[in-house]
Amino acid sequence: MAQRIASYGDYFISDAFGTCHRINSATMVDIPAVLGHGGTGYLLQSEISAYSKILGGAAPRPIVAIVGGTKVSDKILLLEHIMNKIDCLIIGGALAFTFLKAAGYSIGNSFHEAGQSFEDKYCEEQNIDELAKSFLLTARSCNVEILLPSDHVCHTRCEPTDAAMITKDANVPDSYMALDIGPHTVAAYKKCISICRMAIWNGPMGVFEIPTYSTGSFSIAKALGDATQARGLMSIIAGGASGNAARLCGHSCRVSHVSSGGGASLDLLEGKVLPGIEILDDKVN
Ligand SMILES: Nc1ncnc2c1ncn2[C@@H]1O[C@H](COP(=O)(O)OP(=O)(O)OP(=O)(O)O)[C@@H](O)[C@H]1O
Ligand SMILES: O=C(O)[C@H](O)COP(=O)(O)O
Repeated sequence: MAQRIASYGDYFISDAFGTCHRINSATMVDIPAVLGHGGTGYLLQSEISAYSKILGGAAPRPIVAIVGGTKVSDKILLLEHIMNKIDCLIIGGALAFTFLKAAGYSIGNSFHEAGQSFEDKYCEEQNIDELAKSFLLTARSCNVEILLPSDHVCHTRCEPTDAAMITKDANVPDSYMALDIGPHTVAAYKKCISICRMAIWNGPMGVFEIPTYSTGSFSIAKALGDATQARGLMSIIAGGASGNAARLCGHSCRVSHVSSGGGASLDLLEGKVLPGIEILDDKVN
């Protein structure tokens, strides 16, 4: 396919930082390989120069990674690799339900990938439940503190309501779906952020596009903005949806960097060279 697409042009300019970590990408890696060259676009240049500043020196500890959103199988593999680079891991959004299920909680009709199998980037068959369980054990052995939601904002359908239900613990009742983190969870997550010196956030805490379920994500964005302004927290908001959530509530301009790529940023934090950048010949430093 790369051969065919490459035949339509003479130059390749890459501007998709968000997919630069994808190793099997025909667009990001194979087209410049076929053409024998590749250049960086403006967005990619600004991401590379922001990250060279942020990750150029020793990262200040403690570091918290805050992850949410929906891409469970994607994120779980990336997170395993940064275990020895972080001190705390805050999990929210739909991602939390695969882990809560693995830990024995009831999750009602919440979005999750539990019970599913998928192929990882090396084309090996992985079972998400096993992966979630072993992930929690790995975190414990690396002394990474894991924070999972202790309450949720729920409804029977993913739609606006004035009557959302807040659970009293981490269990989600049958026929309900959890659509945002609850108030106790927000307080615990803010407390964790308040003791860290670096924070990277990828993936919203709830369905922030619907105002009823936006409080969790907006509170995280505010906590990151406040800590950055007040005491110089090194803060990164990474990923299209998380960036949009921070922009919607007005805190995106108060953090150190808003990046267009969530997975790509986690890979950079791990210290990896991203395949979609490595293949280019005019990378900026
Ligand atoms: N509890 C939940 N149930 C269902 N969907 C959720 C839940 N929490 C978050 N989401 C959804 O997750 C989506 C974003 O997930 P994703 O993993 O794509 O985030 P991202 O990495 O920041 O975004 P992008 O892929 O755009 O870079 C949002 O549209 C949000 O509505
Ligand atoms: O590769 C992808 O799935 C997206 O374009 C980037 O998504 P992420 O920000 O969730 O990694």
